[in-house]
Amino acid sequence: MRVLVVTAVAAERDAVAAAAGPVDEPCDETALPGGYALRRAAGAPVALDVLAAGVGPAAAAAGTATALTAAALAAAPYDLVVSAGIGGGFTSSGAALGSVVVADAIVAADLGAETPDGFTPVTDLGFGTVAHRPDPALAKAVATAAGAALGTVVTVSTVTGSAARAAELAARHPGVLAEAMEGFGVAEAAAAHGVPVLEIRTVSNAVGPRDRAAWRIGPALTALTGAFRTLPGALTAATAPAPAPAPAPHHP
Ligand SMILES: O=C(O)c1cccc(C(=O)CC[C@H]2O[C@@H](n3cnc4c(=O)[nH]cnc43)[C@H](O)[C@@H]2O)c1
Repeated sequence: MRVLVVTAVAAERDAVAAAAGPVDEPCDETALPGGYALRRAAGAPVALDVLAAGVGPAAAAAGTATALTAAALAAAPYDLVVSAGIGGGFTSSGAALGSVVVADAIVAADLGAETPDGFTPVTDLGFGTVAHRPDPALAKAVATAAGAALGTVVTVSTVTGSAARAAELAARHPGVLAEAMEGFGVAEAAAAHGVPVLEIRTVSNAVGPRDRAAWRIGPALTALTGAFRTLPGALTAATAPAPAPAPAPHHP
């Protein structure tokens, strides 16, 4: 099974790659058209390629689509795409610092129009998509293996910086667990290629009033490595063919 993992920055990419082996072990680096670097952990039943595509949904979509196209043209298509990295946690739903979140919905939270009545998603204007829903059984299996919470992860182009905005997002997306900047872009590219998608985030900060000094990036990156150590086993179990039914007893 070939899995493409898309992060925003190199520190996240390296945290994911570290799950495949010791960090001081040499890793293959492949430059994709567009100049993005992939690190491969090949040869295992679940082979991960990890790409740092840049911050924000547009960079994420461009990098993901480029990698998926290159793989398809090389006759080695991916079976799954995972958007991964650190993210903000909604304290209202209990997403604690250092915890792991797996998305059951990947939602574009600011793709729409401002109206006198508030925010209107593009779908209410009659076009586009604002949500991708990963395969529920797969998302649940991956979350269980990682000890993660399962719920909505919103994608924003502007990091939330106030309690008012955090409350508005939580009201519009009941039960939302985390906020990040790439998941929806990755999911759009995966959908265009007909490849399943997941999003895995580890919480580095609380969504709300901006306090960069309070971000706990190190523990979140360590948690990201831990989550990806559990991914191959979860994928292998979740995608294994169901055992054949026992043959009916033969009565002469
Ligand atoms: O400064 C560092 O060492 C460092 C190491 C790893 C990652 C970073 C980032 O700043 C990554 C930006 C990335 O993180 C996501 N993120 C994290 N918290 C939030 C949030 O509260 N709201 C939205 N996005 C968040 C996001 O996906 C960014 O791409 C720095």
